[in-house]
Amino acid sequence: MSSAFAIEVNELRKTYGKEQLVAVDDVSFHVKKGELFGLIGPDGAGKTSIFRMLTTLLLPEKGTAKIDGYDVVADYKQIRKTIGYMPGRFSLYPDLTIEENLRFFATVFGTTIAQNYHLIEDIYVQIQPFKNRRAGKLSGGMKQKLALCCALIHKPTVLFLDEPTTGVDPVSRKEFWEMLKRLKAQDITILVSTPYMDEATLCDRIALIQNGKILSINTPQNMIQQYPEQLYAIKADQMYELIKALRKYPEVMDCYAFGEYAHVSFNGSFEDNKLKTYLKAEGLTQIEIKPVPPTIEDYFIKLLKN
Ligand SMILES: Nc1ncnc2c1ncn2[C@@H]1O[C@H](COP(=O)(O)OP(=O)(O)OP(=O)(O)O)[C@@H](O)[C@H]1O
Repeated sequence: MSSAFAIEVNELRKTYGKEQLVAVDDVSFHVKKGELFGLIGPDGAGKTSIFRMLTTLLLPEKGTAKIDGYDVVADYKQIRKTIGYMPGRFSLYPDLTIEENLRFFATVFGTTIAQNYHLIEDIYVQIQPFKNRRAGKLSGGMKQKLALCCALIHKPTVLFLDEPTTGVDPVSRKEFWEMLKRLKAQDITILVSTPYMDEATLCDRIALIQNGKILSINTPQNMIQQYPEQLYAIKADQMYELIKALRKYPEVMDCYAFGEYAHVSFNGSFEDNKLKTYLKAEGLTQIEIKPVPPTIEDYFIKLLKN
């Protein structure tokens, strides 16, 4: 079925249990063919529930979703043949070796490793030296590479990656995103979720999600540009006391801890020297104030506050 979009989600809703906890709250978004689209949000935001509905493993309560023009409810059999899904939690068979896992996934989809090897080659060569090791005995980064190979071996048109880098070391995370870029170049549409805000900038477009609701959809660059105020990073010898003091300062609009700095925005203009004098009077030393560009995380915090 031909459609301009690889993924079309319209007012999708899911509640759980007697309490009717709303996990996915009328979510809508569209992903273009060949796009690398990110669902960015903290734990419990509803990302996994959305993935499970889009991969036909969970029935939506309301709304519709289509993958490559196929409906996730009516055409689930067709969708299962053409998508790749890497769930957040371990999806491999721990007692099978690397090679056995891969062969198993290829066989289930009626293909062979050789047929689509070109798709996984970059990733597979990194774990091939351990091909006889059981999956249960692999490191986090190796498991994640094998899971990606298994999700790719039948050449899916759309790839769903639910928190693929959670619990993975920074070097493997970087490598993983480089692999995603290469897959995108092969015209595979990718929906990826992550709680790591720094990974958001690596997507073509992102949806920021919290409590089952999408707060904003845009390119990461546009989100950063839309940040309305000049942001400052402020540091002193004691972080907790610094934040307390800043929050009392009349011109401070927003103030929160951000790594080793406090990120601060002001109502109108502010005087650097006046603020330093005030902070010193509050007992703080080693004060540093500098303007900084906002990040996606700053934008997200701003949306949550509004
Ligand atoms: N089977 C279930 N029964 C009851 N509540 C559930 C179930 N699955 C998810 N939830 C709840 O729905 C909300 C959304 O969960 P979901 O797993 O979709 O979010 P998430 O963004 O993927 O977070 P995480 O990374 O923690 O899995 C959470 O409050 C969660 O506790």
